[in-house]
Amino acid sequence: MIHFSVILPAAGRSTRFGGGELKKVFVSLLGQPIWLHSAKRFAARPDVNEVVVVISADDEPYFREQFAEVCQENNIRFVLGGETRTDSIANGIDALTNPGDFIAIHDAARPGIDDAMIDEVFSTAAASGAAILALPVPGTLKRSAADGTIQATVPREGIWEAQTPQVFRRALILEAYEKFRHEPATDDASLVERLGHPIQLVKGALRNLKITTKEDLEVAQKLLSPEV
Ligand SMILES: Nc1ccn([C@@H]2O[C@H](COP(=O)(O)OP(=O)(O)OP(=O)(O)O)[C@@H](O)[C@H]2O)c(=O)n1
Ligand SMILES: C[C@](O)(CO)[C@H](O)COP(=O)(O)O
Repeated sequence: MIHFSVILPAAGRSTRFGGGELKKVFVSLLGQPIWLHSAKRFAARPDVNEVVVVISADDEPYFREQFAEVCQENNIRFVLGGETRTDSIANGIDALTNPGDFIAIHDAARPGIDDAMIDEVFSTAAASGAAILALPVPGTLKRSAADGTIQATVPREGIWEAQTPQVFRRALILEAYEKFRHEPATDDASLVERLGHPIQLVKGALRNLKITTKEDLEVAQKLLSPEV
């Protein structure tokens, strides 16, 4: 069996989510904290041999108090993150003790991932070396001018919005982070692209949305509620 190590970046500041003492990844959704939805799902898979969640140092006391038991029960470890998402994931990679053939990186702020999507992106990565979930952009795209008016309409053919998991052969992601971890990037595929290795796009789903704002939380509650 091919094994996957999973890194869950959860060390962001939740700025766009707005105030409140809790970071968004610890806010409850359908009865459990947002981060636990995906963490438990990955940890339960026989092809996942390691799950590392990356938290901010500020959150460590809270995390230890609230989640030590569930982490032990589910064999989830945590490590401290960094200033940028890339720093956090680099710390997650460094913390792997039993790295699998592939490394999967999934935003802890995406609770709606399901096993069908994981199966698809894992198998595609296993066949090609690199794959990410993404959604073709459905609407019409506009580029704005400095004064807020429309500068141009951007053709949407071939335009996708990246999601996660982003899954890479271990040597590939290690090389990308070794070479480019200090360059700005908002996702991991951006770093691997710089190596020139092809990355397969695998269609994700609306339910795999990233919880960025409080409105996203309301949408997720509707999208992810069990069918009545
Ligand atoms: N330094 C960082 C920044 C982000 N993340 C994680 O990367 C995922 C996607 O980031 P985003 O949605 O932007 O989260 P925040 O950075 O918290 O959001 P904001 O930009 O609104 O502060 C989240 O699970 C977030 O916790 C991280 O681990 N370390
Ligand atoms: C990785 C990602 O979720 C793909 O869309 C996105 O780039 C994360 O960006 P953020 O600014 O850290 O939310």
